Amino acid sequence: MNASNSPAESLRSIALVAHDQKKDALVKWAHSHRSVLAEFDLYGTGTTGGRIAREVGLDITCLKSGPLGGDAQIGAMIAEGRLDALLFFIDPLSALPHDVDVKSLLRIATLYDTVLAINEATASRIFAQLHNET
Ligand SMILES: O=C(CO)COP(=O)(O)O
Repeated sequence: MNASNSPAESLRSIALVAHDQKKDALVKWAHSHRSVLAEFDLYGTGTTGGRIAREVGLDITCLKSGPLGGDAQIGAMIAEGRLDALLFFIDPLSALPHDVDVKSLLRIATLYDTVLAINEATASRIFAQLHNET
């Protein structure tokens, strides 16, 4: 079995997701990477995306909230080849009601060789690389 949507040689669409305890960090990070983020088609889970739209002023398509199926929607976008990268600031210290959805999303992102950051340091490295390529 081969899952391939051709990994993102050129990234166009990025999803931004953060667990509750990491939302402030992602909003702050998005502020400091605002000009680069603005070049992409942005998607986010409901609460995360709403905060990024309001507090950072970026144009972002908000899907459902994570616990209500937003993670599953992002996983479906990856499976359909409609998403190139996922920046997912994960909280490793809290139990989540939708843990199975989080696992599924990470599995799908791995399966399709999606550019994936699950913490701030990696997201920053990815963006530093993007900056060097432009
Ligand atoms: O729960 C999430 C990811 O698992 C994020 O969802 P929200 O952005 O709606 O809080």
